Amino acid sequence: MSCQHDHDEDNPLGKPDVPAHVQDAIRTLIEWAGDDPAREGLLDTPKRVGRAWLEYCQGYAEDPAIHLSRQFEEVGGYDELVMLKDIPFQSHCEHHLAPITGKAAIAYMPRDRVVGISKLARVLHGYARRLQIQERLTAEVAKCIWDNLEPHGVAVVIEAEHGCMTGRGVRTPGVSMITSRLLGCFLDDPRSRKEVLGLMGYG
Ligand SMILES: Nc1nc2c(ncn2[C@@H]2O[C@H](COP(=O)(O)OP(=O)(O)OP(=O)(O)O)[C@@H](O)[C@H]2O)c(=O)[nH]1
Ligand SMILES: [Zn+2]
Repeated sequence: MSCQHDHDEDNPLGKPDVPAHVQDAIRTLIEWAGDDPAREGLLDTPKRVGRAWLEYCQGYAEDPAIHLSRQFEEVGGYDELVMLKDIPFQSHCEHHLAPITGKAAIAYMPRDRVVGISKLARVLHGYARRLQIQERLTAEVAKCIWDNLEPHGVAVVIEAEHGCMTGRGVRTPGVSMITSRLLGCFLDDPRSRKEVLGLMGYG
């Protein structure tokens, strides 16, 4: 398929280029779905879709561990758990490329170092902006914090709705999938586990 429909060649906003073969692939998909990629409203769609997928999959361009490299050793004697909850995120499932939309709760029990709290959300997005299954996303976020902060414990719980279950297939909206990964004290010590899950709202 040719690329004769390049309309925004001036690209005044400096948006990323979408290579011809990527645009061709998107035109093929549009055609296969039953529409005409040459009709007016779809002319720029291959470029938009290419750029949208660059954004959805931005995580491939980064190592999320980088967000945990700035650590603070002075924690003023604070030795209780630290948690960020209700962090909204979007990912895409590796089976259907459909959106996974949900929220995460991330907690850790510091040993002697903490990170800026926004960094936990950055780690989540770094792994979410890839093609994922929810189980792996949950495990990757937990492992990244465990490996880089070496805390006493890490707990990650993710609750999400899968577009591949709502807009297609079984077509069952309103269903959430819940996954968890508990490491260290949150796995081994029943009291810590109860506390963290309770604070997350799963007690
Ligand atoms: N465990 C897990 N399954 C997922 C996730 N995202 C999507 N799935 C499931 O992956 C499965 C893929 O099953 P297949 O039978 O290969 O694909 P399919 O024919 O499109 O399946 P249906 O969705 O049931 O129509 C489906 O059951 C999806 O619901 C995820 O993050 N974790
Ligand atoms: Zn899916």
